[in-house]
Amino acid sequence: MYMSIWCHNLNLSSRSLAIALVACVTLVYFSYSFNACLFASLSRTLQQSNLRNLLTLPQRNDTSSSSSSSNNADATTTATPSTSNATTTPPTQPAAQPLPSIDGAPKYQMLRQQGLRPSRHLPDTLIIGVKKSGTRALLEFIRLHPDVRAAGSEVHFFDRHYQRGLRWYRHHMPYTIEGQITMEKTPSYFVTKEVPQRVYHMNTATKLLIVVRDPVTRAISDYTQAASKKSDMKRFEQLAFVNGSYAVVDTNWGPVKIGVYARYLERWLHFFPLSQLLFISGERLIMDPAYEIGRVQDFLGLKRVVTEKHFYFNATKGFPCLFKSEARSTPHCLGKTKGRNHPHIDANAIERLREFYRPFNNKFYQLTGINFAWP
Ligand SMILES: Nc1ncnc2c1ncn2[C@@H]1O[C@H](COP(=O)(O)OS(=O)(=O)O)[C@@H](OP(=O)(O)O)[C@H]1O
Repeated sequence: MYMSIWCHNLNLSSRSLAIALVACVTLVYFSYSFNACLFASLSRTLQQSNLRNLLTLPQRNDTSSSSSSSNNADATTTATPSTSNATTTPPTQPAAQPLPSIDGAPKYQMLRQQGLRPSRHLPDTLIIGVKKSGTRALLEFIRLHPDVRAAGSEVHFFDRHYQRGLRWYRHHMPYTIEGQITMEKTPSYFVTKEVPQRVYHMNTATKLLIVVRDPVTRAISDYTQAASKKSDMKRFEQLAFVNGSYAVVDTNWGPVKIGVYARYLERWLHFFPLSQLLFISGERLIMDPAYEIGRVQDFLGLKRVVTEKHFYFNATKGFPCLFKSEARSTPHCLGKTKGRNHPHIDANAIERLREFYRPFNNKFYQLTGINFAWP
């Protein structure tokens, strides 16, 4: 009898013990999960703020805001453009800090850890031209902005590689995180007939940046580049005119033809409203880069992060250069192929070309609503 009561009590107490044990384990489990969540969330917040600083390369004190981004998904990782050394030291400059690698694996590892999943997107913005007007300078300057990521080299998708498809194009774009603009520049897009329609089909909202320069100096620049690759090149004057006199301009010669901007612009305006195009003066980009970059940032809906503090004028090169960029943390200018010495061209030939371009320039001013005041 006593034995049975004892056994019964024992049963009861071991059941209570078991219940207590289960309750304890549950409590410990929930408390652990809660703390783990709290810790993860705190560490994510901390990492995100670190990341923002990491991406604000040129000026760590500046905060950046984002703007439009594309509704597509395509892109590549391309090499950053070559840059040459500055030939003179800038007057005053902020201390050069070593910069983190933008495309380096650790950064993307860090992004993924935060669940930010950087991905490649089709460009929201294209620099479509005009060749030899300062397109490289524009790209290098605007990509100082932490919310702009650009393909380093010209992708030539819409003119040469269109058959490869948008997937191919997307894989040539850089990785971006939410809020960053993807940009690409290929100057031949402006003059290639099929390109406006192709860009329109990719994204009707694509923003288009066009750098333009006095078509006569542009033609000489184009010629200078071609001559640098061909030692037996004829003189500019022989190529720009038909039959050796200055009477008839050779409008079939590429360097001359490209300068008839109005003709090409009309094709773009069949597909895009003027409000989606921004014209940048190549001359002013040299004289006052901060001003032009300010306009570009406004147009793209970006905070004005890139300012005069980023530039210095290199007297030896005769061009604005950068204190630091995405590619380099020390002062530097664009490469040797940018800002070449032009050959001497007969003044009469220049005058004749100016006369030739005048009506086309006027038409261009009329279409854009901007008087570039080319001579
Ligand atoms: N900051 C700075 N540094 C060097 N060069 C500068 C700069 N800003 C504008 N430019 C002018 O850019 C001209 C080259 O134009 P592009 O970059 O459009 O050339 S290309 O079409 O990509 O080959 C280049 O033409 P050239 O002077 O004939 O070499 C320059 O006049």
